Amino acid sequence: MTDKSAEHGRTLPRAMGGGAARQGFQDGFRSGFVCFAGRPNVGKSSLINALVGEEVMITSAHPQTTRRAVRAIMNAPDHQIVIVDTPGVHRPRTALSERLNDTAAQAFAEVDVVGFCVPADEDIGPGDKFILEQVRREAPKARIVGLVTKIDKRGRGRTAAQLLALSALLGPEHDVVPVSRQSPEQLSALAELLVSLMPQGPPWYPTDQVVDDSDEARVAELIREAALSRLREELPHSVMVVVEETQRKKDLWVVYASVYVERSSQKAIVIGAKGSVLREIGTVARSRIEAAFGVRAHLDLRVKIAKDWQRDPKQLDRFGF
Ligand SMILES: Nc1nc2c(ncn2[C@@H]2O[C@H](COP(=O)(O)OP(=O)(O)OP(=O)(O)O)[C@@H](O)[C@H]2O)c(=O)[nH]1
Repeated sequence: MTDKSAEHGRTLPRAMGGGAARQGFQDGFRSGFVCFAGRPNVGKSSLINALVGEEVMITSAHPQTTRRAVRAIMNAPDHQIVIVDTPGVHRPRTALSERLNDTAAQAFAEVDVVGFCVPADEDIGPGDKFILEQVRREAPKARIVGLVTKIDKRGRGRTAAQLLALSALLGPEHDVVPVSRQSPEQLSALAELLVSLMPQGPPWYPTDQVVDDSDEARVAELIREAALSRLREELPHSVMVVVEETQRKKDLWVVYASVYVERSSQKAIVIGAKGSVLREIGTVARSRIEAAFGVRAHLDLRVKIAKDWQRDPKQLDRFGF
């Protein structure tokens, strides 16, 4: 999927032919990599979607749903910022959590800036400090910027107190900014700050690309997002979606996908009485796929069992982790 660049010591996107296309850009162009770090559910994926202006990442009210290091790309005439969404730091309880931690560590190693996120509506605690130490260890060269997220959930006084607390945690040399995905002004202030911290250099990706992921992987994530919005408690973590095949029929895109769960009791829940839950998941997923790709879509969803897949290295290999 990627080429190694000895020149930059960085994993180059395949789309750029290993960097050969990084030529012919004007002086002063800035480009680089950003990662957002923080506890589960602080709003990292939502922030990326808001910055890029497209639903490139799935989001969910369930914590720890991000499983892939997807790169979202912000393009402008004078800059390109590649934002790497990471699975976050998991307690390594299963083979899956260990692999997700490896994915996050690889992503941190190559970024120029880390946006360290804490939500406005929760006190800073040991969990945040643990993640900050990890960021400092795994991204020693990156500049750390503090972000207080979801500030629409709290009043000004509380936001100001959280900004001060975050600044005290990071140290006075670090910028600290408030953001809400609902505030275009704050999002553009954050984007401006990120651009100012990017190194000068040509873009890493074609400047019309917004995400570095295959269509099949994005579709699988949109189906998983639809399933997460309908399922509760532990079940979301057991769900894995694989797109088996897609066919174009004139203006219709037919998608055959498997929804994997770990046990037969879970299969019954995902299907629901007379297939009602699976039908709902399919309806939501179809509308999201149609909105994301601008096509008409037909979904053929099958629920299958991959027994205890989160703990099984062979199945994790098969699912591409
Ligand atoms: N009110 C408010 N809610 C937000 C905001 N950003 C995110 N949320 C909500 O917070 C929840 C978590 O958002 P995500 O973007 O999935 O968080 P994440 O940090 O990527 O979560 P992980 O999957 O654990 O990595 C979702 O229910 C979002 O709708 C915001 O700016 N304001």
